[in-house]
This record gives sequence, structure tokens and C-alpha cells, in this order.
Amino acid sequence: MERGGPVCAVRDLVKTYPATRGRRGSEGRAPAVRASDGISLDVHRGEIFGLLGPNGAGKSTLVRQLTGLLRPDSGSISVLGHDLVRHPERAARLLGYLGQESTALDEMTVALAVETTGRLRGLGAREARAERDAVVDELGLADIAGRALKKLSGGQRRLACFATVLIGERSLLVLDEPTTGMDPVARRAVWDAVDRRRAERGATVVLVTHNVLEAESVLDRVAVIDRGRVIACDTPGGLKDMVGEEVRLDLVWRDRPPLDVPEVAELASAARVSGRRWTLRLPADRARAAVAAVTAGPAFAALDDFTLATPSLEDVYLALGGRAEGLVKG
Ligand SMILES: Nc1ncnc2c1ncn2[C@@H]1O[C@H](COP(=O)(O)OP(=O)(O)OP(=O)(O)O)[C@@H](O)[C@H]1O
Repeated sequence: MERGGPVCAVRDLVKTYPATRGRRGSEGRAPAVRASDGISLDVHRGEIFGLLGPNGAGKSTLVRQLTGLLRPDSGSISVLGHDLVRHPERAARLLGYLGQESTALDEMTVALAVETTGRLRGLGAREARAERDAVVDELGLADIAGRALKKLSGGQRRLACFATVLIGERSLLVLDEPTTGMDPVARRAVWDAVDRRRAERGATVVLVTHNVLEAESVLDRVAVIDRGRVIACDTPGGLKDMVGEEVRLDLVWRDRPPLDVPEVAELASAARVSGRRWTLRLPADRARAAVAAVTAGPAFAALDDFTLATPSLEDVYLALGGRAEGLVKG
């Protein structure tokens, strides 16, 4: 697909939170934190771009700078050709942002919050109502549309906030852990809505998520962030290739593993054991041989279940573990 120039270009972004001194006599002293430590990345038109990384890696700090809410110490951010370091106030009309915190619209009903956001984004009254109805319907919010946000459950409120981000059709959406606290139906609605906007409208999405397995199916490229740096950036497939040819084999024994079977005894030394479950990471041919060995003869009688899985982004995330260097691809 022809993607054109970057919708969002970040170069050498640095942000340090200053050290804080505790009040006199208290223990509150905190050292300075370099939360963005020279981040550069490009997000292309129509791309769903994921930011993965452990707690405290600097993902939210990065997106808060991308959305004009936090000023970097140095570096540049260009969104749709606008310099957001110089003109952070422009972010509000360029992109839709779902932050981690709850919203200022808490007192309003879901329907009014969505409609009001549409009006603030320049829609006429009739247009705002029509779009409100479409978004409420699309996300399955009709039953709670008349209730105040502050009276909803955490997951419901999150979905309602997501609805406010969708109205007004911004061509760039920045979503910080959009599915936190949501049930599976709501999570599906979010991923479907994201996918639809990309497929039908060419929208670009920057997505912070911990839910790697779930987000994997929608992500085009992923940057792995660790200690304020991009330690890897590639397609999910490219990242998975980094963990090599290994596949994961899970064996669940009925009771005791049959260690008297030589093939099983050999696997035992490589297995991570958790109760009756053994988890092994093996090259594909060895995994196939192991499956053949445990699904035949006396071992099979002792086996309750097994699964063979190719690497997931979760595996990449764990394998990188913040140790990797030089894995960044454009
Ligand atoms: N307002 C702040 N003042 C001081 N330090 C902060 C502030 N906000 C974040 N930090 C620190 O900066 C680092 C990056 O935090 P950030 O919230 O960006 O991480 P994150 O990757 O989004 O984490 P999580 O996955 O937990 O949301 C952390 O060490 C955090 O403690």
C-alpha cells in the first residue's frame, strides 16, 4: 500500500522530569527521571502503530508530548506538517487523544459528552447529533447513552471516552491503553472501530498497549520502548523473527510426568515447570519431534493436553526484556 510521508515524525525527543524534594522532614525526595531519552520515530499515513513497553518505560510521556500536553526539553515533533513543539495548541484540532486519566466531561451523559465533543471539534448541531448516534450505536453504548459518565463502571466509562475520541473524524488518533478495564465485548468494539477507521478512512492510529496478544492482530508496526528509548521498531512479523525459529510447546500432564520415558526425561531439563504444566521453547524441528514422542506410547497415556504455538509479540516483548540494542528498523 502507498503510505505517503509520515503523519507523525519525532526526532531526538528528550524529556527529563526534574528531581523533587520532599517537604522538610519527610521522605518524599525523588531523583530526576529521563523519561524520553532521544526518541526518534515516523508513523505513516494509514498505519496502526503500537507502543509497547514495561510500566514506567516512558510510553505515556511520549504520547503526552505527541499530543501537545507536555513540552519536550529538546527534539522535534511534526504532526501532519505542524511543529507541535512550537505550537502545542494545534494538537487539539489535528488529532483525537484518549489519555489514561478520566475526562473533564464526567458530569455529562454519554450522549451529551460525545455530542459536545463533536461541537467543540467544529461540527454543526445536526451533524454532531447524527455522528453521536452513529458512534454510540457502533460501540454498543445505546443502553447507557442517557447515563452520566461518573455513574458508569470503569470499563463503561472508558468506552464512552473512546466514543468522544471518535467523533469529528480526526485523521490521527492517539490512544493510551484504550481497552483498560473493558470486558471482551467492549474490547472487540474498540479494535473493530480502530480497524474500520483505518480501512475505510485511512486514519492513522498511535496505540499504547500492554495487551500485546490482543493488539497484535491490528498493529502494522510496533516500537518497543524501554527506559525512554526505542529498543526495537518493526512489523509484528519482523519482531517475531528476532526471537528466531523457536516455538513454544506446552505439555500438561495428567498426574506425574513419565520420566522413565527417555524422550520425556530429556525434555524435563529444558522445561519451565508450573504445577502439571511444562513450557518449552524449542527449534521447530525439535518441537515436532517432541510432540511425536509424547503423543505416542506410554507418554501419551500420561498426557492431558498439549499446545504448540508460534512466537507472539508477547514472546518478543519478554525476550527483548529491555536488554536489546540496535534492533531498530525504520
Ligand atoms: N509527572 C511526573 N513527574 C515525575 N516523574 C514522572 C512523571 N510522570 C512519569 N514519571 C516517570 O517517568 C517514567 C516514565 O513514565 P510513563 O508514565 O511515561 O511510563 P509508561 O511507559 O507510560 O508506564 P505505564 O505502562 O505504567 O503507564 C517513569 O519512571 C515515571 O515514574
